[in-house]
Amino acid sequence: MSKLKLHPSLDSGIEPSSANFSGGTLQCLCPTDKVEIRIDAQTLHNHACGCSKCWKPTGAKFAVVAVVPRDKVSVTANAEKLVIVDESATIQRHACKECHAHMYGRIENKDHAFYGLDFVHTELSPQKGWAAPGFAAFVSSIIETGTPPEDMKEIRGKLRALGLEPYDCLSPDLMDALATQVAKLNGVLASR
Ligand SMILES: N[C@@H](CCC(=O)N[C@@H](CS)C(=O)NCC(=O)O)C(=O)O
Ligand SMILES: [Zn+2]
Ligand SMILES: [Zn+2]
Repeated sequence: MSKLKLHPSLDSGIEPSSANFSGGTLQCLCPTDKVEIRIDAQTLHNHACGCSKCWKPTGAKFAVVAVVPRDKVSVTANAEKLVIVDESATIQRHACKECHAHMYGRIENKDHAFYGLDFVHTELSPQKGWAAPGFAAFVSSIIETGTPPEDMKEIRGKLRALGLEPYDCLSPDLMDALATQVAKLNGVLASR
């Protein structure tokens, strides 16, 4: 049996989504005075992300990150502990400055295809029933943070065995959405 760990919520079997699930809370990892976020909706497009910018729990090779409309996200406790990890990034990741967990990521550029959607890690929630991950993105990027390239075949095999098709950027649907937005901004595709 391989000892390769992907992420705690993948390694022990993926929890299924619950029908009619309508949201819950996220809590940071601090033992006290936790930052708390309320999400008033089910999440969408949950996926594993291997990029170096998304927050991964200790020892994990991948992040697991979903989106939810930004108007469904509110900070309900200890907001003063939140800091933006990288102000210059497209996704402004708001993290707890003490435990470093990313609580929500927000796109402020109104021209971006994903404007209006916040990025969240539902493993930080005590509730069960959030959208299950459906694919793996930025898989080759885990090499950038130290995964030996020779492990990639096994890692892609593990992801496929979990039903998570591995992509080296986003899934085709999401890449099409990004490109469609660029085509509209360039004027080569009519805005609908
Ligand atoms: N290979 C790069 C990829 C980074 C990347 O492009 N991440 C994607 C997926 S989260 C993205 O949309 N980033 C925008 C951002 O981080 O603001 C890395 O690992 O750092
Ligand atoms: Zn914290
Ligand atoms: Zn990422």
